[in-house]
Amino acid sequence: MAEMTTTKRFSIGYGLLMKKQKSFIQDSLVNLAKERGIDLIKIDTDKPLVDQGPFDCVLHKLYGEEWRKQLREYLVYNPNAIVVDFPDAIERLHNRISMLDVVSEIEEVKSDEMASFGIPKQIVIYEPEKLKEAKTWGEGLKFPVIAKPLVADGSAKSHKMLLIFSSEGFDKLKPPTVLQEFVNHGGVIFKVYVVGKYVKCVKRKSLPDIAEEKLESLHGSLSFSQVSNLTSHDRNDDKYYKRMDLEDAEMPPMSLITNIARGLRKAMKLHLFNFDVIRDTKVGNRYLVIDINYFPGYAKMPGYESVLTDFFWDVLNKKEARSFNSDKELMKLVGNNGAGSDNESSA
Ligand SMILES: Nc1ncnc2c1ncn2[C@@H]1O[C@H](COP(=O)(O)OP(=O)(O)OP(=O)(O)O)[C@@H](O)[C@H]1O
Ligand SMILES: O=P(O)(O)O[C@H]1[C@H](OP(=O)(O)O)[C@@H](OP(=O)(O)O)[C@@H](O)[C@@H](O)[C@@H]1OP(=O)(O)O
Ligand SMILES: [Mg+2]
Ligand SMILES: [Mg+2]
Repeated sequence: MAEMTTTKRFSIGYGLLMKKQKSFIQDSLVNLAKERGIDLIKIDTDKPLVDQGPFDCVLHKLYGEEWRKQLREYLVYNPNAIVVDFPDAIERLHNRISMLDVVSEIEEVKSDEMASFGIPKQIVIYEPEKLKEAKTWGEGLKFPVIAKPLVADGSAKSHKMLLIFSSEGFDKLKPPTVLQEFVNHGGVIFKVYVVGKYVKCVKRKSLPDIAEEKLESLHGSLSFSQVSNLTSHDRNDDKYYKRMDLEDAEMPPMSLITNIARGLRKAMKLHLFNFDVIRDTKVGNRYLVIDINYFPGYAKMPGYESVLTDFFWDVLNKKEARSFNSDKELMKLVGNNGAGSDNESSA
């Protein structure tokens, strides 16, 4: 009798908002994954998750207590399923203070590049009225500053920023707000996409530098939103940018970028995120992390299909993140806030 070769197929259930589904779940990704034995299946969020699947892995960018409950229940009945990523771990990115706090937990690895990294000075404001009275505000924070909503939950509101040049600009603040020092960075931002152990750094246009001489004539505030995410059409109207060539901008040292990426991944216990980095023009070799996003727009990454499919394969074959669903992690998801262990193999 001829021997039958049965290769095990895997299934990944995805729970994503419509906008994300449209950009991320492209035929090219679905087909490539299928060829590698992985079926991507949409989760119907109107039905209980436990009644669907079974999935070997649940991939999601959904929030809220109801969804957490669904995941919890799913894991009780499917203890071997893998959740990418745990809601408790993602949560830290929903607050622009806890989001960047993690950067200080990364060990600085000495390299030949002599580059350093950190975050811009920032404070959180709950009562803007007090800012005006205060003789000194923000302990050494200098104008201009960027006001960012404290909450970063993916809503349009959470992306609304205010560039503030003088104290008159405080009138428009909608607390709670983070005031972050604006750092001149040559109008270029580096977006670093992380997919498990994979790291990709790309350049994007950013806000132009503000000359110190010019600052004296600038008052009040200027609002903007998702500058580095604008389409080329939006960019052409030169609302935010000077003419500048992105191609000419020097990339940061890759050793530094991969070190930050690996450090963030371990400290946050997240596998899918990107972070924005700028180079402080004044210092030259100092890099500042200004934003971290969970499950960003990967489809904009060249060859995202194979990068993501490789990642799925590693996760499903337990080559990635052995700590997934360890007892401690499971306890955490179920709501017992014990610290999780990190026994993931090193990259
Ligand atoms: N400290 C800073 N100094 C200079 N420019 C900054 C600073 N912080 C933010 N920017 C500029 O403002 C833009 C938006 O800021 P940020 O990335 O924090 O917002 P976001 O809404 O979370 O963005 P994303 O769409 O990446 O989630 C950045 O891409 C960058 O161009
Ligand atoms: O698709 P989503 O709604 O998740 O939008 C994300 C967007 O991806 P998109 O390109 O698919 O719009 C991301 O763009 P890049 O950093 O990769 O350029 C980034 O702006 C995230 O902050 C957004 O996540 P949010 O913070 O709003 O949840
Ligand atoms: Mg950003
Ligand atoms: Mg962001």
